[in-house]
Amino acid sequence: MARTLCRIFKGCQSICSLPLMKTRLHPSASVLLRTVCVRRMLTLPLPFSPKARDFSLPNSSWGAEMRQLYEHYNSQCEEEMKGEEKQDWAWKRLPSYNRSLKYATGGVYLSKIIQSKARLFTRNIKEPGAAFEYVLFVSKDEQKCVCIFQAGHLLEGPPGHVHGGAIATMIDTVTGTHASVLSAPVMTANLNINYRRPIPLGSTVLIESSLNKTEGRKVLISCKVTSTDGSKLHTEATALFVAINVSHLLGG
Ligand SMILES: CCCCC/C=C\C/C=C\C/C=C\C/C=C\CCCC(=O)SCCNC(=O)CCNC(=O)[C@H](O)C(C)(C)COP(=O)(O)OP(=O)(O)OC[C@H]1O[C@@H](n2cnc3c(N)ncnc32)[C@H](O)[C@@H]1OP(=O)(O)O
Repeated sequence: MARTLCRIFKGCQSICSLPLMKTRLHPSASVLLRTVCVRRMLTLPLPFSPKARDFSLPNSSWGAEMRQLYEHYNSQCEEEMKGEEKQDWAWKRLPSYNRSLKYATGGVYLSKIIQSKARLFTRNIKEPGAAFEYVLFVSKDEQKCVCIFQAGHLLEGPPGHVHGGAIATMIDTVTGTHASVLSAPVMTANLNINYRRPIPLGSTVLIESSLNKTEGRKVLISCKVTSTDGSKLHTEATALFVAINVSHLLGG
């Protein structure tokens, strides 16, 4: 089973990479190739809608603090090409979907056959603002990642405050995404958290992730959760991620 899935994954990758091929072909060969590709694609289940919801974009539940910080980082993101020159940028916003696998190369098919009902834990509550509202930005040199996080009322732990597991989830999400950007797909091997001050429900906090070092497949990251002005330290963490390949997830 795992081997078959790996073959399908590679097949999907080859289909997806075809439009990127730089080789020039004779027009008749090109038509033949397209026909073969379309036939191969038609044997696959219908693809998902290309118009996926990007959960990291502002919505009506975002408070003033969340919006202001979003504008602050977003204004430093890559700008449109102006004339021939690309404008300088300091941060890049990372889009966020409720089934990341779908948007990896070849993932549309894989996401149908592997747990098709699965959804990303932090993006599966329909009501905007009820649980995890967040957006991630990664720095130009990728040494840092920052997340603006607004904690909704469904994340209660101690009365009026955010559950420690929800905080751990967000730390894992931010540091894990950061490690993936730096390396390849990764899995969390170790997560070490110190909770210093409780986070009030409904508040907005900053989660900052910094690369400590990489060692072969290992990526070591440190992280802190603070109030938006940086004056209050809520949580500190360190994490170890190990780069994996798809066969690891398929039990190979
Ligand atoms: C592949 C396609 C995926 C496509 C995905 C597409 C897009 C993704 C994009 C965005 C994703 C969106 C959001 C991300 C959000 C959150 C991220 C969440 C991540 C998780 O929520 S993930 C779930 C919890 N996570 C697990 O479920 C892991 C269970 N576990 C394992 O799967 C294995 O355990 C593994 C893989 C960790 C390692 O296994 P392995 O066999 O590959 O490697 P090995 O054991 O040899 O370790 C290699 C070196 O790491 C050292 N090492 C290992 N573990 C250590 C530890 N605990 N402490 C200290 N050192 C450790 C060894 O000592 C050795 O070190 P050395 O090389 O120096 O000897």
